[in-house]
Amino acid sequence: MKTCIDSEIGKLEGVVIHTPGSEVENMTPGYAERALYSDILNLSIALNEYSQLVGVLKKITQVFDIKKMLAEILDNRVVKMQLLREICNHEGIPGMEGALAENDASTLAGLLIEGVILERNNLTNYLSPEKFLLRPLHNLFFTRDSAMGMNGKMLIGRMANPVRERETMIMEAIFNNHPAFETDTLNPIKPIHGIPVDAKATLEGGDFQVIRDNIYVIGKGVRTSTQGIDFIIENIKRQGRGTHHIIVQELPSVPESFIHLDMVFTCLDVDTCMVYEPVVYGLSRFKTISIQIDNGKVKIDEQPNITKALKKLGIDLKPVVCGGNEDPWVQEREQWHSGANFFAFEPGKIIGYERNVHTLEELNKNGFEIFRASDIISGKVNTDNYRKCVVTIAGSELARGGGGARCMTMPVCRANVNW
Ligand SMILES: NC(=O)NCCC[C@H](N)C(=O)O
Repeated sequence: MKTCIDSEIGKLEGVVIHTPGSEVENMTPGYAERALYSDILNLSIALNEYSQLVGVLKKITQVFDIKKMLAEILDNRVVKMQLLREICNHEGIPGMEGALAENDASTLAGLLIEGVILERNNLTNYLSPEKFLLRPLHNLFFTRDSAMGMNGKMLIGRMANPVRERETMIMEAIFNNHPAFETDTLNPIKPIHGIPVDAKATLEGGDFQVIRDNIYVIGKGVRTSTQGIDFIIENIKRQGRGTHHIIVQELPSVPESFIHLDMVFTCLDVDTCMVYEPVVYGLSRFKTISIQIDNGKVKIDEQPNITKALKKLGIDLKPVVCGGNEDPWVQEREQWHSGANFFAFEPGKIIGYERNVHTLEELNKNGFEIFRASDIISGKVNTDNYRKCVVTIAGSELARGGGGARCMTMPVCRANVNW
């Protein structure tokens, strides 16, 4: 499949997911914060909820599974040794690649995701407070963040936290080597010759949205830095073709539910978006900056907010308010549990958590029919028969990991949108 992401809403043709495994339970409460969770999770409940998401995705598109694809590329010895060397050097255990390589491909894929226990075979290891030599990838099921489709390329993330860095190495290896994909990767740690990258450059997929082929909205906050966005600008400048626009939305640094742009703003349809009102329109004034790149020349100015900035570019989105218009407490409660984090699988057809009832009611008032995942999976409801709908999945446990439906999906190809 050729990767092709020119919008947030075009009909989904392929999506990358990861079914949570033991890595989500491999932590104690004391480690939850370092693992970037708001709480410790129960895997069996999380899996039950997750099966609703995957069940729906399988009904509507081609689904690619990271663990399976990783095992497949690890069957190639050159790819295996290259990836292991990169991981071991990066994680401060150079020389361990030989021992790890002795595992068969599928066991090794499991170890790289679920973690490798530290053997207490010398004094340093015996006294170490760490349980793992290679730590589990607790957040891999949030596939959105470690790589992102940018038109015909896959942009590899540069994670703000070390606990997620191995995810980017795995994704780059998959996109570069798995026969299922035809793409070019763009990686801030391996920039194209001549493109400067600041050491402070960070970039995560939750902050990155392709609105139209030449319009991007990017969140700038605790996960994506100005230097990370400058890397994107430099790459666009280098392409030198036509005019591109980047709208940058500053995000609050606390609480952790504002980590990414997609926790406060997601696109739902050609004319509708979901917003967490206090951050996107509130008086607190988190800046919205518009950047125009025109044949290599960069022009920057400030805009009142994302939707006004998009309107100037010919995209007129009506905001639906997360939590509804009535009560700021309700808005805050639902935003906390990913109430603004919707994943569009077609224009006007979206997936989100069923727990955020006020947000769903607001969507319903705006013409979205509401269906349970189970009705889609069983075939009782066919979304083709509706112009606008929201498919709801359970999310009591998954939401504690800190994300919703958009965070758990990495689209690799979408059809063109009829704007
Ligand atoms: N796009 C997203 O907002 N992803 C959610 C990531 C949650 C994960 N626990 C993290 O903090 O990175």
